[in-house]
Amino acid sequence: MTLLDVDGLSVSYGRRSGRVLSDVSLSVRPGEIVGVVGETGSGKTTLVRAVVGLAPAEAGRVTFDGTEVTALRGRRLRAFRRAGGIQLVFQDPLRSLDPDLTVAAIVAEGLTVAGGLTRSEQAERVDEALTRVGLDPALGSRRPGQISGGQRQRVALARAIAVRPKLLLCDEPVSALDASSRNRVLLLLDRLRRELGVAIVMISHDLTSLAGAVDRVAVLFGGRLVEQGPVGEVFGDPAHPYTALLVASAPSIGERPLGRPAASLRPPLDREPWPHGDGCRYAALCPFATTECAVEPRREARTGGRAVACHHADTWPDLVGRTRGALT
Ligand SMILES: Nc1ncnc2c1ncn2[C@@H]1O[C@H](COP(=O)(O)OP(=O)(O)OP(=O)(O)O)[C@@H](O)[C@H]1O
Repeated sequence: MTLLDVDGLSVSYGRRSGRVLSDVSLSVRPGEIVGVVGETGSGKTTLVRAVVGLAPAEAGRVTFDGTEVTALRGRRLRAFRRAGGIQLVFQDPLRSLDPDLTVAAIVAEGLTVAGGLTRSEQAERVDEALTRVGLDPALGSRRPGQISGGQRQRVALARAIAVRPKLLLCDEPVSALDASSRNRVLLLLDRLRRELGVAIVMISHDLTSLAGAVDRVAVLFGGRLVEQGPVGEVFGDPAHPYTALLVASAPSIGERPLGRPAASLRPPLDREPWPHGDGCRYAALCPFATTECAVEPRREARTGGRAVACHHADTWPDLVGRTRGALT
């Protein structure tokens, strides 16, 4: 069963920005953690915004739990958001949490918006949410400036789960944290999905955080998904040259057996400038690109749970002298 289905989604903020997302397809099942990785400006936040109807879909569809979000407008869209089935969690809780409110009032925000609970029921749900994220409900009387960064991120999560959502969209949830708080929050996300059955989409530019935390991963480059699949397979045996470069540049994911793998995945310095076309966004940077890459992007080819959008997925590994699977 699919909880969230993003199908051929394209987003543009207007003529000047061009297409920020092109033909993105991604699905998330209940209780699953899916990572979206990509460099700055690749469209990660836009994807999250489009899922809740905050960024304009130029083409394609987003369906959540049977509701086509991209078809909702005005009052129906606001009602969908108020119902709270999808909750957003941002990178920097100090900026996303109102500094003047107490922690308890912050955690109650979504409950107030959704309505339907008495004050004492609300207070009970706030205490329950704080306990679930590992915070003492006594912290409820403090303000965001009076607790630590790790605690603030837990408060943001408590606020999100208090309304009992089916999906959490976490935009760089651990990037602002030190290594030990980061691990604790990642473990907490895993516990929440097991205990509550909530699905999580986790956006990050950091492969290391995603590697141990997600079930599946999707790799974005220039607004297109270049590859997706089970995280062990995608990071262990990248099928797209861009994923391979990301993996090779993230030393903590494992020792590379290729000598200087990152260098072998970059185009030679003397290569002619690549012509601009409608093709693969990575072609200009790809040492394996041919004319067809520049002209027409390869649509994602699927085998089992994996998908890759590269004309040369089967041949480029030979060119760097490895067989598929050598990066594991
Ligand atoms: N409201 C907007 N209006 C116009 N352009 C926008 C808007 N929001 C984002 N963009 C542009 O869309 C592109 C993708 O931005 P987005 O924030 O989705 O990327 P990102 O991968 O999340 O980046 P980062 O990791 O830096 O947050 C960027 O070129 C950005 O300048």
